[in-house]
Amino acid sequence: MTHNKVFVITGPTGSGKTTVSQYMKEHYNMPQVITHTTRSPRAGEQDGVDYYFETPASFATKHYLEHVTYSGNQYGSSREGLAAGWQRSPFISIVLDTAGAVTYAKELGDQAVIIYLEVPNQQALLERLTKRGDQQARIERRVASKEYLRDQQLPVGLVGHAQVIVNDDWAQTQQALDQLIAQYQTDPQSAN
Ligand SMILES: Nc1nc2c(ncn2[C@@H]2O[C@H](COP(=O)(O)OP(=O)(O)O)[C@@H](O)[C@H]2O)c(=O)[nH]1
Ligand SMILES: Nc1ncnc2c1ncn2[C@@H]1O[C@H](COP(=O)(O)OP(=O)(O)O)[C@@H](O)[C@H]1O
Repeated sequence: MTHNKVFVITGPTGSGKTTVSQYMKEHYNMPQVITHTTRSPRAGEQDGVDYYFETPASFATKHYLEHVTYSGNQYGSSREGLAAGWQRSPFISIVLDTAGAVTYAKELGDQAVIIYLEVPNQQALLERLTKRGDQQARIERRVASKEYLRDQQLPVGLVGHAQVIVNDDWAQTQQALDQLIAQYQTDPQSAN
């Protein structure tokens, strides 16, 4: 019986997915599964750390557990990526859009612990993106994408499966994460 879990962090752009994944890495030594994308790197992003940055041609050569188009770019994750993570630790994390999270819930069942992040104040979320350094044109394009609008709401397929965390105040988010992870550390079979 395996106790391996993948914490799937999902939610709209700017909701704090990367921040949460980083927190889990730093405080709980959870390896992050690196996914593949055709989008170009943002300032400071590194190949093999933030993503495997691909061309459309190189993206097409990989085989994926699931892949999506998000705001005009392709993203995908593989079973090999999960296996490599689980070789290092029983608890790993991955950042996915909500379509990917639904696929993980279906394919992996209880092995996938889904965390849906939301920031109810839209203006605050946009300010976070500007502060993060995203170019204005990119923000506008992203916010206008149908995927962004879709990810504002927990998908029906995740209702009852996802832990919803409102990421307004970071201290509260951290507390919610600590409580969730503690459940799995004491009894990995119990939670969900
Ligand atoms: N389904 C799926 N979504 C992914 C994958 N990699 C990244 N994403 C999601 O793609 C969306 C766009 O990511 P990105 O361009 O980095 O912008 P972000 O939303 O600001 O993190 C986010 O919702 C990511 O969680 C993947 O392999 N599969
Ligand atoms: N609770 C919070 N309060 C204020 N700023 C936050 C909070 N959580 C994340 N941020 C900031 O908001 C921005 C977007 O977060 P990020 O983790 O990059 O989101 P995502 O990966 O979902 O797009 C980052 O600059 C991050 O530092």
